[in-house]
Amino acid sequence: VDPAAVATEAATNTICPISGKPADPAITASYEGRKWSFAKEECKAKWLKAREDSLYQKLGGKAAMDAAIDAFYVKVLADDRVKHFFDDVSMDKQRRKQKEFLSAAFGGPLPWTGKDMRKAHDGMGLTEEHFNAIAENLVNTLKDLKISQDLIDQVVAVALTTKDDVLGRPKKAN
Ligand code: HEM
Repeated sequence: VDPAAVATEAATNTICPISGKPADPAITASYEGRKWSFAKEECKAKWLKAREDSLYQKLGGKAAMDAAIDAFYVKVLADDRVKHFFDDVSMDKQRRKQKEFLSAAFGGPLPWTGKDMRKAHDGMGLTEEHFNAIAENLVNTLKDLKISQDLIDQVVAVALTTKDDVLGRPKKAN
């Protein structure tokens, strides 16, 4: 993603995130404290529709993601099956990265700019049991937060798309 197509907290984007053309500073939408600019009204409408349809927004957007991932790592760090993986990890950074990754994966407006999931978990010796433990903690977090089973199923479906990469399994041929 071209950084010029991403609104920051300080400034609006100069490239339209829908068309890739120069953004018109008169065609804007505010979303979670950032001002987004678009090339055309129809781009803005498309972008807003994508926000509305996103799992990210259905879960409650940034505030809900922040709360959920904080609660998720409380569970992970209390779980003997997986907590040792985080012994030498800066949890402030990890929480921030996971918020960014999952927000993007659920259709939030900001792109993920960190490592791909294969590289990020390379050499850790992760197994299916570890993956399932992490997924279970995520599901239980969402249950605690009274998220509907329908949305939890959608979250699990997204999490499963990362499984082969996280576990370092051979890439599937297309
Ligand atoms: C749904 C599955 C998972 C997702 C979406 C996920 C996501 C992420 C992300 C976004 C990062 C940061 C990558 C970066 O630095 O750019 C990361 C790192 C990491 N993940 Fe995962 N992860 C998953 C499963 C697991 C599992 C199963 C474990 C272990 C039980 C695990 C342990 C770790 C550790 C230890 C790091 C590295 C922290 C560091 O050294 O900085 N992850 N993960």
